[in-house]
Amino acid sequence: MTRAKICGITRETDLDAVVAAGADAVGLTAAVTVDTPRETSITRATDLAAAVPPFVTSVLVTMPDSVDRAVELVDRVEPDAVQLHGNLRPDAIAAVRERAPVKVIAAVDATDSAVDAYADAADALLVDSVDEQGGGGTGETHDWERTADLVADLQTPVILAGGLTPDNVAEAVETVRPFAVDVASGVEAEGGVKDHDAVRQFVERAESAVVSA
Ligand SMILES: O=C(O)c1ccccc1N[C@@H]1O[C@H](COP(=O)(O)O)[C@@H](O)[C@H]1O
Repeated sequence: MTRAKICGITRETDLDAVVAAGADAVGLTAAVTVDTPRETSITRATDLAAAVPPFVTSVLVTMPDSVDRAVELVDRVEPDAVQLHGNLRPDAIAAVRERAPVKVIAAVDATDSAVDAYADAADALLVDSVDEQGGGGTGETHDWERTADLVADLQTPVILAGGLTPDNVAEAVETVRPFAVDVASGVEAEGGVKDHDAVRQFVERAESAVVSA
């Protein structure tokens, strides 16, 4: 079964809906260097992370400019995992993994040539369609066949992100066969506010998509 993460939660009511829908992970976006309606304050991300129930993974999605800052953010928010976007190189990702008491997800653009190094450095690789500043949440899909090759080649779990919606997630899972899928803008009623029906459909279709042997 393919796991589902719903990213960019800013409100308790959306957190409750995401948990009720059966999502495996919840993304809280804080301290990012791009302008996004899904960003929350560090305090709010901390409160939301504390409200995530057992057996659901809270993920801090952030864009630190150094290893120290990444570790500081993890210490403050206390998530179960941290998803790092931006300019940290693979050796910095490895250093965060060593120092922070959480699983580390490296977010990379689908066309990044250093993808193998990131996969070695992190606990999981999130393959996204990132913007020029390294941010996600673009609502753009990428070449799924290329990401399918990565999934086949790498030992590290691959999370597929970028432009996923309830309408395309089953096809995405069938094509790429990722460990998990991740969505932010594709299940929103408006920027930063989740559409609860879309969340339910996304999780159900991701988890029930058929992955042939
Ligand atoms: O959601 C954002 O705005 C964001 C900002 C900065 C870094 C990461 C961000 N989101 C991540 O990007 C993926 C894909 O987003 P989308 O589904 O294409 O809108 C999302 O799942 C988040 O992990």
